[in-house]
Amino acid sequence: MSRPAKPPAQPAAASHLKPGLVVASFGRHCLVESADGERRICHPRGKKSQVVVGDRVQWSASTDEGSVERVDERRNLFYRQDELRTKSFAANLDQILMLVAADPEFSERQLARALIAAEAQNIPVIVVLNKSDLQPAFDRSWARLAPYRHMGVDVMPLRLKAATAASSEAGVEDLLQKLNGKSTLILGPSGVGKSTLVNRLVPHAAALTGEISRALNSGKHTTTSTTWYWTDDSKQTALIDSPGFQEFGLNHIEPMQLAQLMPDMRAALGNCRFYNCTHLHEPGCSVRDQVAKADEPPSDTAPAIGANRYQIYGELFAELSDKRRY
Ligand SMILES: Nc1nc2c(ncn2[C@@H]2O[C@H](COP(=O)(O)OP(=O)(O)OP(=O)(O)O)[C@@H](O)[C@H]2O)c(=O)[nH]1
Ligand SMILES: [Zn+2]
Repeated sequence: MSRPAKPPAQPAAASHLKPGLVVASFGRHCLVESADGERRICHPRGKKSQVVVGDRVQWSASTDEGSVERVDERRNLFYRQDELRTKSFAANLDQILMLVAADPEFSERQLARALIAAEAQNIPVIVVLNKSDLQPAFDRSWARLAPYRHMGVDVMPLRLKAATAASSEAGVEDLLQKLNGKSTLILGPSGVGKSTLVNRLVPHAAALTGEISRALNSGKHTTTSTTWYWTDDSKQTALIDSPGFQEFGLNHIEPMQLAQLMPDMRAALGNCRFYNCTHLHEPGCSVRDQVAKADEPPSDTAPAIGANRYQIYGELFAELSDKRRY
């Protein structure tokens, strides 16, 4: 997979097009896997056709490299958007695995943002809380996730490493069942065990990453690219590992759309006095009636909308409204 100078692009006849899957991308080039498993570096043709991992593409060969001629229609595209740019994670996902841990303590704001972006694309999310060996941090984090269990999010405990020699991994089998036959994007802040998980489920992941780095010839930078891994030889189950991120921008979401994208808020919609209720200050608001008092701790039997969740809604609403003023 060496990279000789790129030959001038030749438009290819449709008969030369071959289907492929984008399994890694970096900058303007990507790695495309064909049905027979062969992988080759491809360059997108034209400026507009930005490809992302998970894209099904039609490509044509040119010497030992190729060019992506067409991107098939996407089932979904998971992305975030801040003031400056839109950053795509991956396309055509069956689900997202949001990995958090007992330690470092997770940010509920980041979690809520990722869930909203996923909801906007209709992609189910599994929240996995790792490091169940760390007590009392684990129980505390598990309790903080109560509002999410309550609103129907799948929340699973996990232990990838044992703190003591006496305990062993736990929850891996249950997780494997959820992943089986699906394409799952793994998201998570730094330090939660993302690489431990990928290496546990894809034993040859490290070698593959090295191979991809060499192929894309971008040295150290390729560690920040997104990679598609098959966990099985029959290529039915895939994990997509993505680089960490600082902020999850939701600038692509309209503020008036927010409540619809938060299942606990959504369940309370429909009975507000004003049809264009923002649920922030209006009288006769059916959402505000359902908001827990700030001093109530989250629990599995708490009122429909937790105080933290409502606060996150209010902050996001203000943030997204602000963006639209200029
Ligand atoms: N106690 C405990 N530690 C764990 C568990 N799983 C992973 N770790 C440890 O957590 C630390 C972070 O794990 P990584 O897999 O490197 O985390 P990461 O999410 O890839 O983090 P970055 O490399 O910063 O992106 C490592 O020291 C792991 O050994 C667990 O279940 N329990
Ligand atoms: Zn309302």
